[in-house]
Amino acid sequence: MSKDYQIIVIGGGSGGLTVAAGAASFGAKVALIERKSSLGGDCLHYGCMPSKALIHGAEEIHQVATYESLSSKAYDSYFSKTMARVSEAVKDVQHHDSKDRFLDMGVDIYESEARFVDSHRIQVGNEIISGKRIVIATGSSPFIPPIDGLDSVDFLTNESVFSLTERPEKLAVIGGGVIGIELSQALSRLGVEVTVLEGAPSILASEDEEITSIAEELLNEELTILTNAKVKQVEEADGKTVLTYEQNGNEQRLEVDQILVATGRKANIDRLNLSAAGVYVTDGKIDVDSTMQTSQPHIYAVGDCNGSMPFTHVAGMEGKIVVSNAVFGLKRKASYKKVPWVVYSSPEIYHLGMTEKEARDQYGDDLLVFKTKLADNDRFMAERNTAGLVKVMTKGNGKIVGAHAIGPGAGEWMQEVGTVQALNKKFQAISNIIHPYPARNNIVSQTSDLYWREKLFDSKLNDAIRWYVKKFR
Ligand SMILES: Cc1cc2nc3c(=O)[nH]c(=O)nc-3n(C[C@H](O)[C@H](O)[C@H](O)COP(=O)(O)OP(=O)(O)OC[C@H]3O[C@@H](n4cnc5c(N)ncnc54)[C@H](O)[C@@H]3O)c2cc1C
Ligand SMILES: NC(=O)c1ccc[n+]([C@@H]2O[C@H](COP(=O)([O-])OP(=O)(O)OC[C@H]3O[C@@H](n4cnc5c(N)ncnc54)[C@H](O)[C@@H]3O)[C@@H](O)[C@H]2O)c1
Repeated sequence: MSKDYQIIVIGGGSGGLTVAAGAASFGAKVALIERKSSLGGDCLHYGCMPSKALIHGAEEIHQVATYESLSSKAYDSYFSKTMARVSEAVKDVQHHDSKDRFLDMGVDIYESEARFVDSHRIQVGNEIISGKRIVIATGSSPFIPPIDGLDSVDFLTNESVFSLTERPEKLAVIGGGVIGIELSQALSRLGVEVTVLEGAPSILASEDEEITSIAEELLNEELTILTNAKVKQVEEADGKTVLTYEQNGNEQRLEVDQILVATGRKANIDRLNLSAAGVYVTDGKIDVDSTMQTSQPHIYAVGDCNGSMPFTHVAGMEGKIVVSNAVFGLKRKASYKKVPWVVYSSPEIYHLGMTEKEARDQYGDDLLVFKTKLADNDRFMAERNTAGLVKVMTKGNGKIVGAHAIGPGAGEWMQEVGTVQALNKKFQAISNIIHPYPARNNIVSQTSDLYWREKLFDSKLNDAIRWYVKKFR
């Protein structure tokens, strides 16, 4: 006899845990299926947490190295110590996602790979359980490109790189997207000689072009970045790994100790037997509508497996929507227009909404672009961190359509723009808020002041004001 649940959640990562906790807190009978022995998913074990712990540790060593040059012996020692701290950080955060916490909430946990038997029943080990509603939250895994010889070498991915205990001297990173760039810079700061091979004309292709070009210039001081570089072949020779790549029509070779592959993600759906459940898939991702429903109205999909936006905060947002829709029968819809993200490079990159190119295509002459260089802000001048930019784009009336920045801590201080946008306020509202001097977010109000300058001082209204002041004051 099968056990019946109101909600079955497949996958115990960021999206799945949000749904399981939310549904259980409202009294639903919930089963959570996770194939790994611990909960938390990619974000906790191979993603956000270890990468941010690594970036922080590497930043500390980088600070030391700006004052005194470090020997390779010192780098070896710092590398091992930093990696040990990374695994301790993951263990600490694991308490938040412990099985006991979910058992205490009344959730039944199955440690097994889930496989659909039909649209309501799921095989978990030797058991079959059934759900009135089912939520798929199985995440994604590294996509491995078909490069000749790659499968014959022991390459790293985000699933193995955090287990390194010894410093590789030379590392090739294939892919200059968010994962490739964050990890390359952190590892290089720990004494690894890193070469990034990016197949496209630039790294971080989703970012605003002006921001990317500043990032590329700054990162090139610490790493070697090769763009338009197509890796053709990988082979082992004399204990080293040799990559053959083509760049601008020339074939070149690069000898390294190890390779890290960071060339995008693929949804974890292969083993779910989705066809038995009648759940449709397009381009390897589960089809969902804006209420997160799949082609089967009682089955939902959240997080990386639906291919919307692969971020933890998006998996969480989608999870909350599913709690409302699956538990309460509402029809809440997801909107991605106001979702910011941060690339945790040094300096950080903040991204909200459209890039300038996208905004120009959409709004043409109605688009206003306000920019402040970090070199024009007292705090960044004082810190001698002047290579960076804030760029906010609005419609003529001040409605924010895009905001981007590159600068130390930009992920924190730029969110002020995201908050104002989310509250449906206009960009110029920031200008009226007093910012403590010289907090870094002064650069945001400084940029907002430009709106008034544009409206008042570069317009016919300015002539009228000047006439009034001359005549009557
Ligand atoms: C290196 C790296 C750094 C990142 N940094 C950030 C960051 O700073 N900020 C950010 O917002 N995002 C970041 N991300 C992205 C973030 O990790 C993902 O977007 C997020 O984990 C997606 O959550 P999810 O619930 O969809 O999937 P996951 O968290 O991966 O959870 C899916 C779970 O489902 C389980 N599962 C899969 N198939 C089955 C099955 N058939 N049966 C049972 N269980 C199954 C898996 O074992 C896993 O535990 C990063 C990713 C990487 C790789
Ligand atoms: N800070 C964050 O929030 C954060 C951090 C890490 C990851 N993530 C999420 O994880 C997702 C995946 O990251 P990612 O970096 O793997 O993917 P990505 O899509 O951002 O970048 C992959 C890069 O690899 C390049 N590439 C693909 N095949 C190649 C090949 N054969 N040779 C050379 N280059 C090749 C692509 O052109 C692209 O630039 C991101 O989109 C992001 O949403 C978020």
